Amino acid sequence: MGKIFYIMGKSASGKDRIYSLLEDQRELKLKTLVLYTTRPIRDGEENGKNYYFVSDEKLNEFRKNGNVIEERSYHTVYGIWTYFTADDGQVNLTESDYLGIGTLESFMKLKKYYGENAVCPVYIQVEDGERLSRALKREKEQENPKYEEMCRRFIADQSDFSEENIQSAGIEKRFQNKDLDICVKEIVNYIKSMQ
Ligand SMILES: Nc1ncnc2c1ncn2[C@@H]1O[C@H](COP(=O)(O)OP(=O)(O)OP(=O)(O)O)[C@@H](O)[C@H]1O
Repeated sequence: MGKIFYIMGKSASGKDRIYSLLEDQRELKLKTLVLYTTRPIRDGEENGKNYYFVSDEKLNEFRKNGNVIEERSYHTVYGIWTYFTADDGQVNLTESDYLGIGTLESFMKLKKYYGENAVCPVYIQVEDGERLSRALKREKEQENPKYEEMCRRFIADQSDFSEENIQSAGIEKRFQNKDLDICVKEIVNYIKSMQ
């Protein structure tokens, strides 16, 4: 039976970078579980790669058809942004393993939907000061930096990813993203050990 390797971590912990590097590891034969979001696309992002960028109308259509596995909405300084996982026929666990990104809450909902053993957590950790520096650097490189939103997420993450929440999600293993290459190597070894 296939597994969904599910990357989680606070903002700017390196989830997107790690996801791309794992996608490049052909020997793992991972297909991607692409999330949906109603947030605007950022510079350098590609529709259908990290997310499917959709309108609120499209989200409502998925809801109406009962195809939303999990969804979370954030009241950002730019309005409400919803991120969601849809059962749109992407996942076939009799055929493949998958790579996904999400939150602790979505991880728990996916476990409920696909089965406890089908979803394996890959929790990424970075020291807070370093993570904030990376977030600021990334934001500065954007055409329209959203500093207020960056700060809101940094603060929200402290409670969303509290030690209590990490433990109650059943996450035992953590991957430190200090050196990206070393971190990816450790995750590759973990995935291989679970396949
Ligand atoms: N080990 C590392 N050393 C230095 N910079 C890194 C490292 N890993 C990632 N970065 C950089 O840190 C920034 C944040 O990484 P990334 O966008 O992948 O994080 P994320 O967890 O997906 O963030 P978000 O949840 O906010 O979208 C990026 O600019 C990325 O290139």
